[in-house]
Amino acid sequence: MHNAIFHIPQPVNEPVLAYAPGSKERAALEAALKEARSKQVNIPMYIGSRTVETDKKIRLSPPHDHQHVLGYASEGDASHVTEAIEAALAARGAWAALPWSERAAIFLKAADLLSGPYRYKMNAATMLGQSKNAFQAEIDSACELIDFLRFNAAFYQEIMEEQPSSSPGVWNKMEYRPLEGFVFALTPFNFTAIAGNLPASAAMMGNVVVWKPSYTQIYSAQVIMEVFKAAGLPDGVINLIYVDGPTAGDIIFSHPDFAGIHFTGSTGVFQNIWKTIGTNIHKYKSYPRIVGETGGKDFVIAHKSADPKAVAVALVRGAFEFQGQKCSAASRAYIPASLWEDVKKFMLEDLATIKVGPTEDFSNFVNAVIDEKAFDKIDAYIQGAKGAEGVEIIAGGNTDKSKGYFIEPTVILTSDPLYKTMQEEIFGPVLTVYVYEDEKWEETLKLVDSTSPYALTGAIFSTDRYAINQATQALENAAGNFYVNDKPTGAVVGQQPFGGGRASGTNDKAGSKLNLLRWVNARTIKETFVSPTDYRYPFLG
Ligand SMILES: NC(=O)c1ccc[n+]([C@@H]2O[C@H](COP(=O)([O-])OP(=O)(O)OC[C@H]3O[C@@H](n4cnc5c(N)ncnc54)[C@H](O)[C@@H]3O)[C@@H](O)[C@H]2O)c1
Ligand SMILES: N[C@@H](CCC=O)C(=O)O
Repeated sequence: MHNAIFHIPQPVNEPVLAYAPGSKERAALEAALKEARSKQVNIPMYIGSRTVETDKKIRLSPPHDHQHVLGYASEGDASHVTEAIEAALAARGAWAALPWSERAAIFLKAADLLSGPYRYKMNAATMLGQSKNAFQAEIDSACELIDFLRFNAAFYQEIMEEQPSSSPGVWNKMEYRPLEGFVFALTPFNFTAIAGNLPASAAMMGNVVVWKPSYTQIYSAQVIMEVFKAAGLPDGVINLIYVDGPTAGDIIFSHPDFAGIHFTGSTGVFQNIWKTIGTNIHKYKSYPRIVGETGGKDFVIAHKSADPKAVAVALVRGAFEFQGQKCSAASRAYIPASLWEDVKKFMLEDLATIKVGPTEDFSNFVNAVIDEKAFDKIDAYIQGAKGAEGVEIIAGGNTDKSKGYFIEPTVILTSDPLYKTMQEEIFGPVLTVYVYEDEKWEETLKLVDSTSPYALTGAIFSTDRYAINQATQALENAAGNFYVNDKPTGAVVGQQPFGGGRASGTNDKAGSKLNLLRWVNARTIKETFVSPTDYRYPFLG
């Protein structure tokens, strides 16, 4: 019972720490890395009030040093999926009945724990487990996750305040109940913040969750769970299991209480999940909410009026930060012939200064790709480009997986705008450039719009306002996040709500009210103060 209407503290974006040599934060992060390196952790699953260990172990290693062992996680099987669903459903009553502001308080506390005492442990886990450099870890596992938690709490309040109007004699109310059942959070390897946000956002809205992260993100997922527990998240609200995807899917998508999926990952996996849910639709008590943010083939198009240096920097950062393993990464570029020599020169100059190596050496801008499967897939695209007609590798092209999964930032130049690396998501440090004739600007806009099935992010560079406006209109449906004179990566919670259309997902905009609305099931309540006592219309006398 609350005897007042509470307000969530006004969120502001978490400041990004710089980790400059000699800074306090640099020393703290280096100490956390050393500590993590010095031991092997044993990571259990979390099911209800239990931490569950099994004999089957998943080995966890830094992608940039795959012989080193950071620890082992216990792998579960079908029985653990069933137990996690049961634990979630058992926790549902008390969790859904807790006042919304109490639930929000838990996640606000988690944000403060991440901002303070857990920041370096969290970032070190992301640097080691996913091979993100200090800056990329800071903007992801510290700032973005903190922002998701704080901004979502504020959006929750806005939702609760949205109430219908009432005629005289009547009071209409809207109640935002959690979904009836449990939510499945199925999360990707590449963003610790996304892995934390997908279960947390649904849970904050009163839902109970079964969370299955990618195996290559388990090392930082464990720290997220530690933070949620330290913040007071009750047992059974989020159940964290390490089970292979199809095994988990078989049980979850056949369960009558399956109420929704919060997914981020590849398009193929999401489309299969959608099909399975469709096939099983008669089995569920309610229509499950399907929220999925998936792949991208993100573009940068420069107009002849663009600043070539700005274009080159956007390409280098947009394509190669975190080894191009961002759904938003610039992976196809369209440059006018009159600018190409300058853009190329600036890009090659920058690339010549980029160092590739482990994350513990802070001077490495590019680190390792996530695992051997990813390495082999990206390498195949690069080797394929080496012999292809009309295609030339103008930077990088070398790969080495002997110690870590290292791939040089690679730039492919093609005369075929439909060459496969212009169309397919590679998810690695590979950028393909197509140079167009300046006068073919309008045709090129059409090409950008129609080349790939995805529509996640895209950027236009120009100093000509007519051209900017023209591109913004022509590419209206080509990107859910559209950038003018900026790289297509690095969306900030509360500033650029994130998500794409077409094959890139349901565009429910992570870190916004739109997303949270998918996790509530509204009930309208009408109360009439003085009930009618006569059925007749006035003219019936
Ligand atoms: N649009 C976005 O906001 C966004 C953000 C991050 C990543 N992504 C996309 O995610 C992909 C990279 O992440 P990933 O490699 O972890 O994706 P993925 O699709 O391989 O895996 C995502 C999750 O699904 C699980 N999974 C895989 N196959 C499954 C199956 N058959 N049944 C059930 N579960 C299954 C995985 O174990 C993991 O937990 C890229 O395509 C990237 O574009 C999109
Ligand atoms: N939101 C991130 C991308 C997340 C996908 O991997 C960005 O805007 O760069």
